[in-house]
Amino acid sequence: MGSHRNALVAAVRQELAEARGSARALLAAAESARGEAQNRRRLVRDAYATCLSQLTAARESAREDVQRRYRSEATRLAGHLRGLATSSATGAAGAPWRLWAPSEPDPGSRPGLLRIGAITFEDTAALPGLIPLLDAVHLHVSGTSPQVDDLITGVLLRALGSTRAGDVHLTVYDPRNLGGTLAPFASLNPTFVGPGGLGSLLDDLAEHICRVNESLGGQHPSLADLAAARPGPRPEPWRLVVLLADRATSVEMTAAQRAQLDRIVRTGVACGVHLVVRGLPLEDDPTVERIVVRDQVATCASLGSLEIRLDPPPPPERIVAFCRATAERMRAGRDPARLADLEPDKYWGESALHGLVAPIGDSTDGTLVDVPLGDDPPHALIGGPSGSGKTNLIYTLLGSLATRYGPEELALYLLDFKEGVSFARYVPGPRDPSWLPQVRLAGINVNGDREFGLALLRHLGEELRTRAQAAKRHDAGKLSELRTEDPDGHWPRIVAVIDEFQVLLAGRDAVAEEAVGLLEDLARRGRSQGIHLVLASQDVAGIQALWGRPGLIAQFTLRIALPKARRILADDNLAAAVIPRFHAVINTESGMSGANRIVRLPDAGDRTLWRALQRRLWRDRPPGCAEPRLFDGDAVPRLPSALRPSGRVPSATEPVGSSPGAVLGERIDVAAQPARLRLGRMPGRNLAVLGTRTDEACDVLAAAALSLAAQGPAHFSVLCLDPAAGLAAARLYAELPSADWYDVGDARFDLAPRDVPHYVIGFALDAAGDPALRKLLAEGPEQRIHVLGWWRTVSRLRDDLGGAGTRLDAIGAWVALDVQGADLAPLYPQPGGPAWYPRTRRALFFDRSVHRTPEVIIPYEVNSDHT
Ligand SMILES: Nc1ncnc2c1ncn2[C@@H]1O[C@H](COP(=O)(O)OP(=O)(O)OP(=O)(O)O)[C@@H](O)[C@H]1O
Repeated sequence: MGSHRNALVAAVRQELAEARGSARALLAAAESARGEAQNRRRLVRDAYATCLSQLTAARESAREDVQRRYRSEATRLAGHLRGLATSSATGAAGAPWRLWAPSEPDPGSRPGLLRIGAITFEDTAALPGLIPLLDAVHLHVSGTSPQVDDLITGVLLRALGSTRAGDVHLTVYDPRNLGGTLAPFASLNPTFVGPGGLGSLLDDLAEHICRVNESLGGQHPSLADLAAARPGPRPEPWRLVVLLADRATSVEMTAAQRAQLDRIVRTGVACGVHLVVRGLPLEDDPTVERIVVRDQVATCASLGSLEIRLDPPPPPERIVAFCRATAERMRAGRDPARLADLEPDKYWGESALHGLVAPIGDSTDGTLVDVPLGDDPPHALIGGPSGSGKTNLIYTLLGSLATRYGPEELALYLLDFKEGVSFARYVPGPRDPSWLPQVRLAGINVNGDREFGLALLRHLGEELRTRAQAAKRHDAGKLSELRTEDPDGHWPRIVAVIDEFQVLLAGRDAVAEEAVGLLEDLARRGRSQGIHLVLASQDVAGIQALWGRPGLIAQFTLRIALPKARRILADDNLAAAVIPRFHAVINTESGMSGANRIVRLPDAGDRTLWRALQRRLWRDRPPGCAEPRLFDGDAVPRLPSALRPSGRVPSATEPVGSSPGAVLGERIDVAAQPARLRLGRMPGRNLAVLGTRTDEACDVLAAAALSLAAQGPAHFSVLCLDPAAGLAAARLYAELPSADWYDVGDARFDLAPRDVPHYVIGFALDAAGDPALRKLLAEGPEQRIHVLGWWRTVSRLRDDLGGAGTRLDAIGAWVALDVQGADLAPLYPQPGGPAWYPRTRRALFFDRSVHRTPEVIIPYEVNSDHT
């Protein structure tokens, strides 16, 4: 029993031990699993923490990046906006009050925006707060007063100050203060409408809108388009109507008035009528801009939720001063058009096929006044006393023509007989290389050189002949037909302007006679060949002289008379006597009364403005457009280097032309050619330079000798018998390739012939007193020995040739300096000698074998020490 119990106990013990053992094993396994789980949890927690911190860092950097990009984008956009805003509200439309001044709008530009304050957006610099008005919207302003009235005051001043005087007409309806709210504008004389006047004001405005609409005739979408399309002042001023309504206005407004107001809102802007309203509701319309003011801040419909911090109102004294000055200018009349107002929309866009048309100013109603040149009228006569503005008028006409017609269409020849350089601006100068591309020739300081006027007329005469021949070939009657028949030809219209033309015609000499003949021919036939003359004069007697030639004056059907001009218009036409300063009468019917147009002339004198325009035209010149020829009567031409011996000395074996030409000076002609004396192997082929002006005599001899030396092998004997000519003679001797030198001690004239031409260059030959000289002069040329000598007087030359009564046949050519015409009689085929009044740096050249009448030349400067 006992053992059974024991065995039972042992078995239980055994089982218990086993159970304990497996429980322990289970516990150990559970504990290890727990340790492992704890480990894993720690790892996950660590990884999570790492992830979290990485995410935070990434989010932080992304946020910073976004912020940085946002800030730079916002700054860039704000800069952009500021630029746009600044260009949309320039000058008086946008300047801060302390810098404010009225500003003139650019011609043809449309009104911009007006500044009322500033927009501060985040931390970018403030942007100007701008609103539209003229040609854009009506304004409806509501909110706290007096800020609303201050805002309206500022807007009005900006609108008035950024338009031309007279372009905005102001109407004020202010029943409560009887106009006092806008009192500083009083001197502009706005239309003040009192209490009870609203109905008739609205009726007037509606009627005005109807009238403008009718006058537009449906051709233009709006008055704004019409104004922008035309240069010059607006056809109709803007009507700016300020309605400062009080409570009674709204209450008392009738249904008809309400309807009228609504109509004005809908149709006003297109017709230049703008309402600026406070205290009265306006119906919704795309042309109504609503501004709500709260203290110093405004919001307006076009800017959404952006707030504008309002500018303070403009100081009243500034408004008063501006309005006074503007009223003063309006009393003086509209400003005349400026030179820039005459410019076309597009340079060189016009064809001269049927003629030239160019505005030269405006009339008092602001319309531009044209000057036509073509088949009718073909030529113009301009007159006015000194200082009346002829030069200015010519500048204006040329500027207006030159911007419309390119060099293919127009060629200009300009000559000014006044003392002065008025046409110098059109040719290259030391400070400005540009020239007006249409100018072919300009003459300045030509008052002493009527011959140059003659040369110009001769040149135009040639052109006339060329055109007439071409027209004949193409069976064309006039320029337009020639151009159509010969589309590849270069046939621009030619306009020749001659200021103070009467100088050319003064005197009863050969120059005047030939000039009048040429003028008559050009005036008569130039019409059909596209050659147009514009003659200007201050001199009544000169113009009178033209009237003595009815055939000539009758062609000048276009007359332009400046104030106090006489004899330009018909005798019974007194318009020129009554027009004010800087005005002109344009008359295309030979000055008949009844055909006058009065024009106000712009000021065209500003050189800087002109230069800027000319440079633009010059840069656009077509390839191959040649520089104009400038004739400056005050300039002394230099002997061209091609006429001097240079480099290789011609050898004796080289052929010499049968009659080499000695160059004596520059001819007064359009091409500036050298005047040559042919020295052939014939009796009399010698030259006498006559007069006491040593420098010029030396220059003539030196130019002759050097140019001969440049042409081929030749030998020279340089004789200097007057120390005053010593330096010039020595320089010549040094430059000549083959020469002997003689002076007072050893001068000799018994020269043997050589195998090359031999030129005896004699300075002060009258001092020689050697009978051998007479023989040399008589017999030398046939042996190719020619004397080119300087005698100080004609009588001394005559003594050298045999005394009084001797024929001077040995002197076939002469150049006279300061010798009176009568003294030249012995050397001249016609009795009494040539008409010659000596003048500095001019010489009279006569070559018996080629000239019928002598020719004026300009002695070249050979060495430049004395200028
Ligand atoms: N339309 C104008 N507006 C403003 N100033 C002008 C106008 N026309 C001329 N003037 C000025 O008047 C002055 C005289 O003008 P201009 O030299 O053109 O006269 P002119 O008749 O050619 O005189 P003169 O024959 O004595 O040379 C100049 O100072 C010029 O600038």
